[in-house]
Amino acid sequence: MSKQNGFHVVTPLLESTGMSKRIGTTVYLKMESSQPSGSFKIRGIGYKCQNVASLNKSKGVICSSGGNAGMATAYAARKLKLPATIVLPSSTPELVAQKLKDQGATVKVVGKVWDDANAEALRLAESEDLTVIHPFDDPLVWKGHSSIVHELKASLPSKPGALVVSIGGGGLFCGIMDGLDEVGWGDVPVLCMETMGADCLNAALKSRSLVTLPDITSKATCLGAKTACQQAFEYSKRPNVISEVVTDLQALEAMELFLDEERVLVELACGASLAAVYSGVIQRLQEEGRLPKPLDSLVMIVCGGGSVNLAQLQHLQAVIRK
Ligand SMILES: COC[C@H](NCc1c(COP(=O)(O)O)cnc(C)c1O)C(=O)O
Repeated sequence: MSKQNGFHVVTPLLESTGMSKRIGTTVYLKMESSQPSGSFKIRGIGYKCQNVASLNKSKGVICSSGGNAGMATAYAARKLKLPATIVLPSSTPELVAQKLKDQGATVKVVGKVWDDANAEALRLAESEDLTVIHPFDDPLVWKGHSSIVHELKASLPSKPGALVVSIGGGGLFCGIMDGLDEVGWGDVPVLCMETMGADCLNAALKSRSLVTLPDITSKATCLGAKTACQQAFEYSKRPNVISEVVTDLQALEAMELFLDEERVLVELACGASLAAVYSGVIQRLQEEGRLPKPLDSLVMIVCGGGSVNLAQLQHLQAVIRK
């Protein structure tokens, strides 16, 4: 991978026969699960880390993460020969800590949810003079993520009918919206998917102001930011943006169907987006007249996630179905 292109790879854009059949139009899968760190995060986090390294003043980077931003930070820092510290909440599956250590990162587990880990990361950044890599609220992170849309523009035969994205703190969403504006697709409907109990953007839209959730009760802990970033809230007010929430069970069922039909294991956070098709959200929005029927096409951002393996899937099946 040449340096100026960052640490991410140009990911496959596959057609899903199963999903296309379900909604009566071509569904394209943008396979960010194929990225070297396991998720789309390496695009924006890698770009941010390269920027930090180019300033040549950093003693090291520190990232608070539900898991995937941390894995992207650890991967990029190793490539840049920068010391990396990742602060995880205790809700992050244990397999993540080992993956981070395998990348040479220092790992600290602090607090119950991402917000607690973030408070500790900010404190450590101050005391140890480290450069903060924010997992979702940074224009450089959004710029890196926007490369997804530029790749779609180069690959798709025409403008997509709609696009589906998962929401944690809203960084992926901001990158997608920046990219759509840049390529002249600013009117494309964008469906923002969250799980119940990690639905900070949907809650903000309902109360017409940013809100902080009382807790994160979804098992999709990689979507577990209690407050969406301001820019995501601003973008979510656009008429072409739709916000929907699914249950953990719907996200799990989507993970299972995707594994069966597309042979790829993704996180519950990604299942939230896949559920837009598998749980009939797209079809309901079409019946309500909020999405055209038929859609010209649908692009599913398969955000991926490295915090999952067979054992973690079996754990989720047990706890969500108990
Ligand atoms: C608390 O966690 C935020 C962030 N995960 C965010 C995330 C998202 C949502 O991205 P965002 O909206 O936060 O930019 C989607 N899909 C996957 C697989 C993710 O890991 C993290 O890893 O620190």
